[in-house]
Amino acid sequence: MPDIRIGQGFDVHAFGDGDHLMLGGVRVPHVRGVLAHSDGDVVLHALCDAMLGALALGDIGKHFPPSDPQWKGADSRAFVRHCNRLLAERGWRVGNADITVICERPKIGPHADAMRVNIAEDLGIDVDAVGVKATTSEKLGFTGRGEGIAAQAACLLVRA
Ligand SMILES: Nc1ccn([C@@H]2O[C@H](COP(=O)(O)O)[C@@H](O)[C@H]2O)c(=O)n1
Ligand SMILES: C[C@@]1(CO)OP(=O)(O)OP(=O)(O)OC[C@H]1O
Repeated sequence: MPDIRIGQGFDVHAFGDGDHLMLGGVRVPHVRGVLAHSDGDVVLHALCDAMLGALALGDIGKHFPPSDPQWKGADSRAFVRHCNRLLAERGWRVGNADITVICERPKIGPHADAMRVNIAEDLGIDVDAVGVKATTSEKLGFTGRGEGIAAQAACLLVRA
């Protein structure tokens, strides 16, 4: 068994009615909300899939099925903490994680450090080991048309 593992994740949510988005556990004011079973936090969902994928443990929908009413409106930080426990039980921890949010609006930059703090806290790692950044898609595609928001994540696991 190698001493490092790599994982990647991707998530999308369509915009819907609402006045804020939950992103990296931060309440970001916006002219839309998202359609989702949980709080619809694409940043944390992509991160969970990266963590699970690194150990081939399936995906977020396997661990927190959208058909299960207990996850309705759920705080996605609880998903991250659960995934982190699964890694710890197997002798792994996140070495570093890097996340990219893709949307035209809202601007992510002003909120990125608060997201990094939340994620580092939930993973029990240094904030310098968590990157959160953003890009538009130059007005192309569903994000460019302002129909939704996407995030991708990568993480490296190291032996705990
Ligand atoms: N939702 C977003 C999108 C982008 N940013 C920041 O703007 C920079 C330029 O974005 P481009 O897509 O034009 O390359 C990007 O590097 C981010 O710093 C943002 O904060 N929120
Ligand atoms: C997070 C879960 C929880 O039921 O539901 P959603 O909030 O709809 O989010 P999605 O990214 O579609 O992942 C599936 C589910 O695990």
